[in-house]
Amino acid sequence: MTMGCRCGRSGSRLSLRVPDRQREKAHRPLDEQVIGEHAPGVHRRHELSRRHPPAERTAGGGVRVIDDQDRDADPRDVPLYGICGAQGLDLCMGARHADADFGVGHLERSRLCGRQAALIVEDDARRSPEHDTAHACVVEGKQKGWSGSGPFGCHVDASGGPRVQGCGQRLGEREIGIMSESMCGVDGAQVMFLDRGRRTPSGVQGRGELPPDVSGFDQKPMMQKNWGLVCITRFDVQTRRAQMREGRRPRPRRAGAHHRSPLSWSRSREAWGRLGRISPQRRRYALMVVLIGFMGAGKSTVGRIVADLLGAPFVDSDVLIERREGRSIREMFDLHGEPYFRQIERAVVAELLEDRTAVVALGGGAALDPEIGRMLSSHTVVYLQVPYEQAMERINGDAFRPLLQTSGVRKVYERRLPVYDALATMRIDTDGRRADDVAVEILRALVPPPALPGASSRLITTVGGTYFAHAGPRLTHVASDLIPAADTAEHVVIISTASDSVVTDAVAAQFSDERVVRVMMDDHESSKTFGVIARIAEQMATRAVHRSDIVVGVGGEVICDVAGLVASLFNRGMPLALIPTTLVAQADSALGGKNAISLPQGRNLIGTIHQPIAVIADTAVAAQAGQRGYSAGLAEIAKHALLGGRSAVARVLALAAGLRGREPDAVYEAVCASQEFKAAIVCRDERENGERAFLNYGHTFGHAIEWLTGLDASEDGTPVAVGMMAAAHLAHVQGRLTREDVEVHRRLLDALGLTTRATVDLDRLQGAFMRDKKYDHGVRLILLDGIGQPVSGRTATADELSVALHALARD
Ligand SMILES: Nc1ncnc2c1ncn2[C@@H]1O[C@H](COP(=O)(O)OP(=O)(O)O)[C@@H](O)[C@H]1O
Ligand SMILES: O=C(O)C1=C[C@@H](OP(=O)(O)O)[C@@H](O)[C@H](O)C1
Ligand SMILES: [Mg+2]
Repeated sequence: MTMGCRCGRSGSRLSLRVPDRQREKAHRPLDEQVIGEHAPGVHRRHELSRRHPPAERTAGGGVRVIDDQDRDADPRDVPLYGICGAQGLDLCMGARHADADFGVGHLERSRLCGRQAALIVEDDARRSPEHDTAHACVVEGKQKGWSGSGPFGCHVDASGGPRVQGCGQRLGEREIGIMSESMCGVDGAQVMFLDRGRRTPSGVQGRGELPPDVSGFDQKPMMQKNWGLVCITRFDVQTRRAQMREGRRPRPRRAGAHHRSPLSWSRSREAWGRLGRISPQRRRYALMVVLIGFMGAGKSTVGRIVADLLGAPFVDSDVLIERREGRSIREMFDLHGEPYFRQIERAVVAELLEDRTAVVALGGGAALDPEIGRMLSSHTVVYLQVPYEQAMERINGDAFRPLLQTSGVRKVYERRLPVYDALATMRIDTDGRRADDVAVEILRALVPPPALPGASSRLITTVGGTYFAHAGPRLTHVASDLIPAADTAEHVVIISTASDSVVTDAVAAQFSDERVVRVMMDDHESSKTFGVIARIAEQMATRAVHRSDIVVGVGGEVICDVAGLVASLFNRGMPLALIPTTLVAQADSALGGKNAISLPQGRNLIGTIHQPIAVIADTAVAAQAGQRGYSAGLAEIAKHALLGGRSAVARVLALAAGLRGREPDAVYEAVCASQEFKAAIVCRDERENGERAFLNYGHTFGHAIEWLTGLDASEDGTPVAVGMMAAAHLAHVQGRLTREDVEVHRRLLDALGLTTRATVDLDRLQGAFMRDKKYDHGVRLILLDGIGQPVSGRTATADELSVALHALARD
């Protein structure tokens, strides 16, 4: 009988038996196999874009919906929506500017809209998947009203997208804003109203844990006066500060209100302390980072991103001053003159610089005050350098920066530079750089990786959290040191499997017995079920596991998947640390926050993206003889190299003999290279709206082959290796790849001992393709236009596939 797929190892053809169960599945009629529905998130986005088509809104009163049209992606996968009204405003930016493409992409696009107001809704589960929150922001351009000193993130609840859209409609053509009482149920939220005459928030603010009550506000008149925005900030500085003063660790923020930085409070304190400028008394509580520099250096913008990445509060001294005074800085200058403003500034900043954990952006002139200068000596002071011309370009015409209205601004600039320089503990050149790039550099300096002999760490800065991925031999034995806040968690839930008992025991031994909740499961695809999730969750509930406890997954891809999903669901989300024990999990799957369980109809259909607080890859464990997931790991290492480019391929080729022999050094090098490559992509595109999809290279073919053969791609590298070869042949057929580059694939995979040939039946392959998550009126493939040049969403005709499969079987 003809089998769906016949695979051969390294050229020598070897027939694989298809297990009966799998053969049965492969032979089932297509309509039984196909899953008709989109994932919920996709569906919702689809609905949003259908409800608000661009043309309709434009015709209906000067409001435009902008979406990501210039991306390659399917519009249904576009998570962002901008609504531009005809209010004469001109700048919008992502609420999550930590997400670089988002912020800057929309910044550009909003400029295209001309002088219009903008509202961006991010249909988003980035920060708190369990709430499926949306973020929105409105930032006005520099010529009018609010300066572009950074977006004001709003938290909206699960129905945030549509609701915000609704508000937009209600506001009509002349007003902008978001008004929704439902936004106010956020823990420690502040609600601020912005009016168009001011650049800063004014109005009510929430107090501590109490949801602010906005019902007393007559929203309508404000709207008529063009009051614009309800903004909920994520931090309650007062509350946290008070707690710290009392020597208490601030209560962890509620999941869903905003993300909790996996770097954790205590760990960043240590790291910040290492910078050496914080006096011993202050070091106990104060973790203050102060940004200084000239106007337009990006203090407000970058400071907010740094705070976000650290999970620390952010305070902009100008905002605080304006809030206290109830008027804009411009008004203070106009009515009372600069000396009056400086006096207020000194008092407010001096108070601000007292003990607290915060990232603080000072106004450009504040650091010049001698008293403030003295206070700065006990903090980490980051000087953002900017060339004069660039600063002027960034803030050109901002009516709310009064100094710009005066002459001799360049002289002021020149006079101030030496003062900034003298106060700085860290100097960052912002010339020509993106704000998020600057922020990440600051973060890297603030939170240096731990010193781990023979090991290394990569800082991952995703929207869902900032954390280290560590790799190195024997890291298992120092796991508790590498898991932030492990010392303070009441329970450590270790989810593991029998075959990794040695590693699990080594991890568990680092915590006292009464804190450890051990959960065992099979590290096998068949364990990725709701039943297993329920069983683990019940065990955790029985032991009264709380949100501030930690889930630790110790095992291969399946364990990491299940532990990740449990951690993202239990208590609506709790900290997760992953200790991957297999090569495939270390080099690939444990990084990036994806988790999933499967349904009988298809693999990984139920899952979330929940970033861990640490990934600890003990490469000696993955390299052990007999340890599972090894060839699957080699396939992913090869994939990263082919996506990365020729030098990455050369590096893996150089390691290939060592990798085949499971030499610890080679495994370590390869895991580091893979983590490095994947981390960079995940940081730029956490939710797979763009380039993260490239990481599926070879997987669409691979999953189909897996389905047809019954092989398990989390154990065996064959499906993905053959999948990449198939993709390479297809790319050659389509004129994307040269024959030589197809040979690069084969040489690399051969060198790693992976399979490069297979006989695959076209009809069955196409049937299996329909199960792919990216399927959309036809299979959507990641192909290469050259080594290191991936493209996504490519289709293939039956003829092209047929020729490619022929080559896959023969060449
Ligand atoms: N690195 C950067 N590159 C380009 N524009 C930036 C950068 N940093 C900030 N900006 C923009 O420059 C303007 C001024 O930034 P802001 O953060 O208010 O500076 P500051 O607080 O130092 O005066 C804003 O419109 C902001 O979006
Ligand atoms: O340089 C200055 O003297 C000022 C800078 C402004 O802050 P930014 O530096 O954030 O623009 C603000 O404090 C005020 O307009 C005065
Ligand atoms: Mg500022």
